[in-house]
Amino acid sequence: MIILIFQVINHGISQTVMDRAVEVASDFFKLPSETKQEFASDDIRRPVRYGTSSKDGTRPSRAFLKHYAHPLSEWMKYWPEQPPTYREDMGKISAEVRRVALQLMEAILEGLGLGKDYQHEEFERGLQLLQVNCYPKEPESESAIGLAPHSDHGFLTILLASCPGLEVLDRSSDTWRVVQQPRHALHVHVGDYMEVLSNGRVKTVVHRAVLNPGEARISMASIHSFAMHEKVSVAKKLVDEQDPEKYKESSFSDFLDYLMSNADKKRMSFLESLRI
Ligand SMILES: O=C(O)CCC(=O)C(=O)O
Ligand SMILES: [Fe+2]
Repeated sequence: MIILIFQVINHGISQTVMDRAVEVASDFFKLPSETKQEFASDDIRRPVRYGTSSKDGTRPSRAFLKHYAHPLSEWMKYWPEQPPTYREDMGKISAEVRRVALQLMEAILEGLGLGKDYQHEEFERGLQLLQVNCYPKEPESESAIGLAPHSDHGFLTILLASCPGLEVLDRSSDTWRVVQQPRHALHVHVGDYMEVLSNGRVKTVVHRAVLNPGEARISMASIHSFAMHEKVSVAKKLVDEQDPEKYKESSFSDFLDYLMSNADKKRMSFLESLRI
């Protein structure tokens, strides 16, 4: 079993681009509620979506803004126009992070023995979903979860955060490990589609976010997968008699359908629903 959680430092993204993205995200969440509510929707197929979640039903534990980021020319027109530099600053970081994601993907595919150009076209025209999160400072004497345990649906998630708060599940000891987030580092982990493509050799990473006692926290998760209707399936080279195909094929659109049909049940994760 391969665990893929790591951090990249020599990624070539300037500190200014990273800082501006975090800053503009933080400024977005400081906007008046009415401005943010314009983006509020329960329709998960909307190109931009704002929302908040709360653990105790009163105090929000997380606010989020989700939108697509690739191709930029197609999606940027839906992005917030406030703060005034939102589109420019988020556009820059999105394009840079995507470049890093494609490079990492090639290395991972090579490591799996599939060759770096495996499904190259599909990755090139793949989706990039940006999930921008804002967590309040942890209330005194109360340790609190900002985002419940989950795995991401895509192949690869690249995460940038203003301070620590991310924890990943260590499957061998069933304990949560705190992820250090040095200033210039990008945190990388794999999602459900990497487990599918690798026929289970690589495991999806279960993670959560806890509130930081010292300060409010901004995180930006960039999730990379294939285009909306492109099916992700097990790589045939990784299937043989000992290792039969373990997952059904599915697309991002199937994932959205699953979320909608399963909105209040949440008994089974999407990945579990794909197991053969
Ligand atoms: O805020 C974090 O550290 C994690 C965010 C995350 O897991 C997500 O947006 O999917
Ligand atoms: Fe996540």
